[in-house]
Amino acid sequence: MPVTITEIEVKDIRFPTSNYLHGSDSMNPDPDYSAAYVILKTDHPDGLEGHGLTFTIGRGNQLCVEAIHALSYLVKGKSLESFTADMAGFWRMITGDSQLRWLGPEKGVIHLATGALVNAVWDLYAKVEDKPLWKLLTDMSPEELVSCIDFTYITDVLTPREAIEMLEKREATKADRVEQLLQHGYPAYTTSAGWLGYSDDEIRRLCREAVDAGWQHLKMKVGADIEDDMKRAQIIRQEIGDDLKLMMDANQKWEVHEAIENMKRLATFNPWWIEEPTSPDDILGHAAVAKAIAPIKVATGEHCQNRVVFKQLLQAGAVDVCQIDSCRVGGVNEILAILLMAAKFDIPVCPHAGGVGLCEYVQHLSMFDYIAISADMNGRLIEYVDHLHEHFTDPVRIKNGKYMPPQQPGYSITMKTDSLNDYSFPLGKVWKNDNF
Ligand SMILES: C[C@H](O)[C@@H](O)[C@@H](O)[C@H](O)C(=O)O
Ligand SMILES: [Mg+2]
Repeated sequence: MPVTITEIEVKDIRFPTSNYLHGSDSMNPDPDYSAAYVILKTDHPDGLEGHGLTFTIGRGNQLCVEAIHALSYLVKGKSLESFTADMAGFWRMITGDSQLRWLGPEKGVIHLATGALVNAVWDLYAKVEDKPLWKLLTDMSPEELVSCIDFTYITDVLTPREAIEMLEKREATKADRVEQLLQHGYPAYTTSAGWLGYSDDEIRRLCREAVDAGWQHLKMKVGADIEDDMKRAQIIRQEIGDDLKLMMDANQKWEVHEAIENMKRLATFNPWWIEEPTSPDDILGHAAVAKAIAPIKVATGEHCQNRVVFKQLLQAGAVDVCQIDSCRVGGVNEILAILLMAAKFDIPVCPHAGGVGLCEYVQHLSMFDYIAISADMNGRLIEYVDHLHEHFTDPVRIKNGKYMPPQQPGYSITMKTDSLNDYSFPLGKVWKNDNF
């Protein structure tokens, strides 16, 4: 029986994380972790729903909600099977509406909204197949996977044939890697100790807790004031010692020359990577930074607009660590293209997850990457932030600093009904009496 998407609900969900400065960085001093949240209601006999969200940080959430409303006519009343029979066609249909495409193409608010909707369709697909998303992808043949990808504008670096060959190479050993993951999980790093708004004492306490909890890799925020960055890096190194890996994230704050000069100073603290040293659109700027500060790596991607920009970052040698974001690009289909391109350039993928729901999402992507594409966990980590997991029905499970594979069907992004009600903006109980 085909499953028809009968109704689409869109919700503006916001968490007042800025009250505690969780998530704060040099560019975003007061983020309220937010989700433009979509529910695809269906006529499935078990009442299955597809859930998806796109992550934003407060006031902009309203625009994403409106953009999801605008796109929803492309999905409403259609059957899931009509999409899954031709996933690349589905993607082109969603991103190709000529009037909405004008807002992008494939970037900004309209693409963030696309991510929520496309991910909700994948969540529904996985729930109907009764598999977690990583397993749904793992069980697809190379041809099936490649048929999900829109290769428009990337065939100069990756053709469908090449993609099939890459996937075929991994087929025979996939089951071993599934076993490995089920037993040991996927390595992670924590950002939770390093938010910019935290006091020195709080940083010390959180670093100690992170070390005690067994974390081997920590990320700190930099970029507001270099003297302050030097001081905090020193505090962190004092607490975590010399052996643990320390990553730094400038959240786009610097000019290219500043990034180079500042990283020459911060090099004293042996950073493993510098993330978003400058504008996310400045491909050649990133390449210049990467060249000047090697062997410190350059990481970027959380604000990278689409597969075309990822392609150029890779072509230009501008990125040593590829940070896919499950919402910034338009959902699973485009992520598959980026994972394959990164593998072709032998660049490790360490997804961005500093936000609400991103950890829940990206664990599926990294696990699939390991099983079917990269077959390698060296130098690859999933970001972890210790906030808001309690709002999800199937939250991430971390054991010994590693993500354990999700077991429930879907994309792990379904939020609890109470949370959806309480954090609805502006009338949910958490916001109702606020003078925002
Ligand atoms: C506003 C957010 O917390 C960002 O600071 C966060 O996504 C960050 O860039 C990260 O890498 O996790
Ligand atoms: Mg970042």
